[in-house]
Amino acid sequence: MAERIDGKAVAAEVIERVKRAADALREKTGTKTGLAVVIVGDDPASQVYVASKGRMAKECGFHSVEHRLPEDASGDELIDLVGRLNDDPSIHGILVQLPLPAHMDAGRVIQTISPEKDVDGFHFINVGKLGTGERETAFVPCTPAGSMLLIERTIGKELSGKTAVVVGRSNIVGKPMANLLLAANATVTIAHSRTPDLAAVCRTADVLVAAVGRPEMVRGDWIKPGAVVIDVGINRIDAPERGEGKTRLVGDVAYGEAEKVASAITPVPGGVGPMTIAMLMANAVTSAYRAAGEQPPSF
Ligand SMILES: Nc1nc2c(c(=O)[nH]1)N[C@@H](CN(C=O)c1ccc(C(=O)N[C@@H](CCC(=O)O)C(=O)O)cc1)CN2
Repeated sequence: MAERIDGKAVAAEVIERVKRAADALREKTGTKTGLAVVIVGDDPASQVYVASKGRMAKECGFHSVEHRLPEDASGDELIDLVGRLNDDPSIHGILVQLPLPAHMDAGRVIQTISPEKDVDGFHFINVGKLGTGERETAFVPCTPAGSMLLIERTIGKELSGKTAVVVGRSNIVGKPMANLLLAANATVTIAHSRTPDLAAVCRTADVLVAAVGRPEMVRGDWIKPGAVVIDVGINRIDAPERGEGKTRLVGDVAYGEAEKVASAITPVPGGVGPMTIAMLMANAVTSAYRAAGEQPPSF
């Protein structure tokens, strides 16, 4: 049976390091890390994630602020708010929770966040820095950064000679994940819904990252024996076996089948998800260190 990679435990370790880093910075320079989270509308899952971010920021000793805009707010209102947060010296990290309502252009909004405060790592400047290996001053998107940390904890930092397949080509997960694996010297393939014989491509992977957003799409016989499997998917599906109207979370990988073939695998929930929030806190305190002209610790 595969090792179950415990994202909750690793995230808790990262959070402890963030707290110590935030305390040390405050003691040395008087800088209190400031994180602003902006949410537009009433998406229930987003409400939960934003609440956890606020809670975690407070737990880390940050100055934590949350801005809520109504579902029918205009893109310009949101951009004005981002502008004020860009200019606020008590704020080191700004995050606009996604998805935004359909009438807003998320891409346009993200590009108005100052790259130095873009703790999601979604701004073109940070995307470009990651792509060109300029990591010192970049922010790496939180889910890929957290996934990479789980891979490092499982098989080490050096992936020379290993093949990695990322299923999914989103700007938020698939593409940055591929860049991080490449930087670790893996031989990387990005596969997606139009890849012919996706199962065969997945079977070549020593490290398989599933980020497609389709419940349990990756089956046990898609996995190379001994592979490390990172499941980024968080899909809520009906669970009539738990009672009428009940649901449960599953990943993009059929866990019960995959754990019989892989050497290690992240569960859903409790795998990559908690790492996303932990790496956000790490990015926020990193931003505060940079703003104070101090060398940030590595997480
Ligand atoms: N601006 C951003 N928006 C979104 C991001 C992001 O990184 N930046 N990622 C996701 C949502 N997300 C954080 O925002 C997120 C998703 C899931 C989890 C998590 O811990 N999941 C738990 C299960 C939670 C549950 O019970 O529903 C787990 O996997 O164990 C954290 C953060 C989209 N938007």
